[in-house]
Amino acid sequence: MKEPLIHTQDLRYSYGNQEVLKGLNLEIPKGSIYGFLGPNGSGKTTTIRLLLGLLQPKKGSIHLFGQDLWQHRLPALQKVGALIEMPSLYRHLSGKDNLEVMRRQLGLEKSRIDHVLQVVRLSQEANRLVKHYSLGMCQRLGIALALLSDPELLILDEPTNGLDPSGIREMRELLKDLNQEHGKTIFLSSHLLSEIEKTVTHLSIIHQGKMAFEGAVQDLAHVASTATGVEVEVDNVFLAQEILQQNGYVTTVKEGHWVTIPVKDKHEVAALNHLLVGQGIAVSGLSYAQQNLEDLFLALTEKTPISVETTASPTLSLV
Ligand SMILES: Nc1ncnc2c1ncn2[C@@H]1O[C@H](COP(=O)(O)OP(=O)(O)OP(=O)(O)O)[C@@H](O)[C@H]1O
Repeated sequence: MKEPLIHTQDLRYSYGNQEVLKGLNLEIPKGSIYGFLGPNGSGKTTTIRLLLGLLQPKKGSIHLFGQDLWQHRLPALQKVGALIEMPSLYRHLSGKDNLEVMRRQLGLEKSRIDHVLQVVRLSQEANRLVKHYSLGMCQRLGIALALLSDPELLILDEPTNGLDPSGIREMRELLKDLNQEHGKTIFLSSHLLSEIEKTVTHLSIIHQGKMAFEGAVQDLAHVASTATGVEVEVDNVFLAQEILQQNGYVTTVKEGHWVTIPVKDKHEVAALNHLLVGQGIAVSGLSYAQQNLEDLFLALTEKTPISVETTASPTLSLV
């Protein structure tokens, strides 16, 4: 794997006696849209503040672009654009003037303003006062401000928070565009899987300061399916159940000729198929039972016991 753009090892942070992060290991691949998910209060904003050098870790390390953040803070952070929750905007100024203030502070070329307005699709609204902007437009202006210096990496804290469904859709399209057309690696946090599952390529789930899952989106989908087991269509349900139960499997008859069996991994699927066929049962259908990703997310973050084991990658630990 290429050097990740963000790499943390055993990252820990406490506010007083309250330990909020308990050893986070994050790897954000270059070119990804990486979703950092967790319920309210799980430590997402604290992690983002640490990644931006706004807080200093009590223990562990943070590498940005392959370099230790605290030893190379300035050069590392020059390649990062960030938006933490609500952007700080001058509401009595237009969107364009807000960008102009920042452009002068950073000493950038004037042409950057029209460019970023176009990227976030605010060119038409550039001269309107920000106090007349919708929440979605304010968020997009916040991203435009983060993009002014043309950073390689964008770190966004809950960019869809409070947006209505059309605002969420616009944000989703903007993030994909920034990633695919403009080459930005994006790290974004959210407490709602449903808001970002269609956008991200990778994700991790943080729960009580620890990582509950890290991997590609399809890995979570795979975990979601193996979490509930396989459904097998057989010619003789009663005999199939008897054979499976005698061999230690827990079975449920779903409907018609389908039996559901919890499984650990794909090897177990092959083994139970072999077992049934070997005992003369005709297996005419076999598929993973679908669990919705949102249910799995809740199971991972609400301590609902589901027993899943995966192979080496992705990382999944159920608490
Ligand atoms: N400045 C602070 N002083 C003391 N405790 C804090 C401070 N900031 C956050 N916390 C506590 O640390 C924990 C994690 O907070 P954090 O804001 O990082 O979580 P979060 O996942 O971003 O939550 P949310 O989705 O609600 O923004 C919470 O229990 C919170 O109350």
